[in-house]
Amino acid sequence: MSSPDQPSHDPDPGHHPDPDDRPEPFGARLRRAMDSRGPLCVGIDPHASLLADWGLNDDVAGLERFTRTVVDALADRVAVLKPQSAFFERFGSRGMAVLERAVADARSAGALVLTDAKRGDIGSTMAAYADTYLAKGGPLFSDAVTVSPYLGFGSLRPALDLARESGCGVFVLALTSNPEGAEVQRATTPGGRSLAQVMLDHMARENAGAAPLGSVGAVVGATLGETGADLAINGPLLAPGIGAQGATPADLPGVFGPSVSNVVPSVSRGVLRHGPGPAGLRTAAARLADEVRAAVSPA
Ligand SMILES: O=C(O)c1cc(=O)[nH]c(=O)n1[C@@H]1O[C@H](COP(=O)(O)O)[C@@H](O)[C@H]1O
Repeated sequence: MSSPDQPSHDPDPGHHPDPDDRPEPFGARLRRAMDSRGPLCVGIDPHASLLADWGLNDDVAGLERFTRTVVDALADRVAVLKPQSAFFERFGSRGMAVLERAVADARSAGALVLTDAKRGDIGSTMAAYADTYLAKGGPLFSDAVTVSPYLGFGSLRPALDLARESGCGVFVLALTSNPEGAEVQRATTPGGRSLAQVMLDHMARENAGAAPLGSVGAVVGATLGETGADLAINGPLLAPGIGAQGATPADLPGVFGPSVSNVVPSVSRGVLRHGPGPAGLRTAAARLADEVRAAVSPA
């Protein structure tokens, strides 16, 4: 098994052609990348404060330089890169052009790209979002995208269907890492289940029968402690909140219990603050990957 301190021996673990010419499902591609590169996701979140720390201006040129540095340093070794769309949208169309390029370059370098856009709208509008991120040839065609189910899980149907057709994944917010999320996500439905559990149960149905891993993931914060939720959705569990939000890899078993083997811990500032040198970024990612491995490996 290689780790983020070395390039993966497989130059392109995420993108193997299927002999039948059908796209290989995202869940299978992700499992392979997790096995060969370790399960870490590094977020590309070009905060204005990070641009300043890196000696860059808070402008499109600074954004471009920051993003290219992260992609060049890490796309050949971490399983997943997660650009946060908000930090690119902030710069308008020129920022979005930087994001488009980063998504394409990171995918060519072998990382799976999860574009963090947290889209959620009525189904007919959702279909347009799906075209953006999940249609082959779409401007931000990514391996996966984050979505919010809180307009009703069924509103996500156009994204779920297009993702399946394109061999892509969809990561659905379930229990978010921020403290404010609980008032919505932990509210109980008339059936007595939490709203988050209702969403997780939908995800489990989407992933039923998939092997080795379904392509519909849940987002569950690493900051939450024991959730009380049933996280056995047969899909990946994206766990943001490690680093700047206070969680550590050692928290993962307590949050995820027996589902910890499906966890993709996600870290943005906790890695990015070790730039601008590529070596610092790589060392930080490698150290985190080691800590994750130690925390989630069976004793
Ligand atoms: O979907 C996400 O990635 C996400 C979900 C969540 O519950 N909490 C959360 O922090 N995130 C994102 O994960 C990143 C966290 O960044 P750091 O706190 O710097 O590691 C940000 O881009 C957030 O938008």
